[in-house]
Amino acid sequence: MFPEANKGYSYDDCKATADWLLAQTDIQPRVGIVCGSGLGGLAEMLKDQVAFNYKDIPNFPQSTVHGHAGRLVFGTLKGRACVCMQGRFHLYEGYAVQRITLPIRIFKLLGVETVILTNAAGGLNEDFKVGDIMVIKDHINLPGFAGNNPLVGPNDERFGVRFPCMSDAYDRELQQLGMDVGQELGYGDFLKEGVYCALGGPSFETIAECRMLHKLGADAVGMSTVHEVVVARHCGMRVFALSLITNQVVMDYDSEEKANHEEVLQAGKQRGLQMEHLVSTMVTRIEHNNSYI
Ligand SMILES: O=P(O)(O)O[C@@H]1C[C@H](O)[C@@H](CO)O1
Ligand code: HPA
Repeated sequence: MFPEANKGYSYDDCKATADWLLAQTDIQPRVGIVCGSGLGGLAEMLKDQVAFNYKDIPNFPQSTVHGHAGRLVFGTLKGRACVCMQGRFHLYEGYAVQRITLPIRIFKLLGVETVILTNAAGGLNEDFKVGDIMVIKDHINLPGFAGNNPLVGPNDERFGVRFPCMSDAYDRELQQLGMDVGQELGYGDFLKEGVYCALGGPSFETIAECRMLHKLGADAVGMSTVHEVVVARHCGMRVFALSLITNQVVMDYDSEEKANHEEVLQAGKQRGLQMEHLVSTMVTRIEHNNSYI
């Protein structure tokens, strides 16, 4: 009935990978981090690192995009046990959506309770500038509208229910914590909140598409994150996510601007340290048992 869905990514496959990883490290992560394009520097902040190249991990896909190193790094961030994906997978790399999100289920089986995701995104909100950091409060899953949802296929109740709720996808307390920490760090001038819309990519959006997404209520557009969030919420992990606004999308036919991946990576270099500082400070404030300090 669902010929491809879940093929090779069953509960037992995920468990085998998680057990393989746990057998090689003493670190039992409670926080899992996924780094967006050009934002993988965060993984370098981890102390007592045990790192695996994706090519060496059973069942793992390979990173194919510049700016995604392709390493899974275990370590501690200011004393807190974490696991960090230095590079994620995208639909446009040709992977099935279930495969893109496999690491999120592995996070769950490693014992992760909170997932923090970052991404690079184009700004649709006219009040946003390049270099703004947006705390994601909600998303629009456009590939999901067309049936490309990672939960398509047989549902394994060991992960979660058949019809998970998504109206609370982004943990409200973590959003508030993110805004508070950002203010404390002096980021108030470039800290925003908003709705992220994911498309399949890899082509950047046309002017008409950007205008449409803006009218639909999206503040930023990208090519990732929402699939990971759906899977993380399905299996009961809390989610916090940040977009770095790396470019302002083109909404005007007179504009000479052209979106490109180099400017995305360049913006990551310019704001990367502050993103890392925000995430690492958040990690120190998140307690293990679904509470905060
Ligand atoms: O992994 P993220 O969502 O940060 O990557 C964004 C979207 C595309 O992969 C790429 C476009 O420059 O950056
Ligand atoms: O403008 C964009 N569109 C889609 N994805 C992106 N990732 C960075 N910038 C963009």
